[in-house]
Amino acid sequence: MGPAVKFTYFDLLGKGELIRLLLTKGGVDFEDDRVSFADWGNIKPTTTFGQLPMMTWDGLEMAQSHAIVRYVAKKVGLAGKTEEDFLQADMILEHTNDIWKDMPGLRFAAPDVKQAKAEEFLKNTWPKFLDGAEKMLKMRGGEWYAGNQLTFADFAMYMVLFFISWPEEKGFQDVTGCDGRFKLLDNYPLAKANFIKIQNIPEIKKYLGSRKPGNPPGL
Ligand SMILES: N[C@@H](CCC(=O)N[C@@H](CS)C(=O)NCC(=O)O)C(=O)O
Repeated sequence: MGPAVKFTYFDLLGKGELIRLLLTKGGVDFEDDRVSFADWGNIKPTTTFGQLPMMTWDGLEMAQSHAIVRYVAKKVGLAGKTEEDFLQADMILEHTNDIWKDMPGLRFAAPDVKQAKAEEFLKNTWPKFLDGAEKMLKMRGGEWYAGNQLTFADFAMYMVLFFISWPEEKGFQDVTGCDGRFKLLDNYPLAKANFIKIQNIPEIKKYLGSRKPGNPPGL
């Protein structure tokens, strides 16, 4: 019997989907508990820090998405083999954290400032982020972000690239002249190949094909 795991988040991808992906790849049979915004007011005071996601793993209650990411990764063998592998993966997780701070602001920018924001993002934020990621891949053998193997770092990068290339991101794509998901990655062949590889992991492919889209979808 596997562990009893309940993962609680809103009906969104957001800060929860990386954890759902790790649980899925790890073969953990978890309860995917989705809290509605209508119920949130009652649930909030019962949570550790007044926020979601939260998870219980065999009765152990935990909060803070990155702490949960690291815990799950260690539990399911996606944290590398050594402390150094883990460090490399953790560097990437924190690298993604930096860009998460900018992405929602771009995606939900008011129409009159969206184009300027997107241009600024594309000129500065995006290359800085992707240059760093591509460099890490190159340094680590070209295939994986950490420890020469699949780790939580690859999934963390996958979520950023998924979010930024979500097809509804029209303002963003108009500015780039992009009509497809991968144009943003054309100067980053290793990052692009890694993204495709994650998508094609059999358990992940199956999950992506049938997962709840989130409400609103893609968020
Ligand atoms: N540092 C926390 C931030 C969690 C967070 O911002 N949660 C948001 C949803 S993504 C939330 O619970 N918002 C509702 C609220 O604050 O009342 C983490 O990474 O878990």
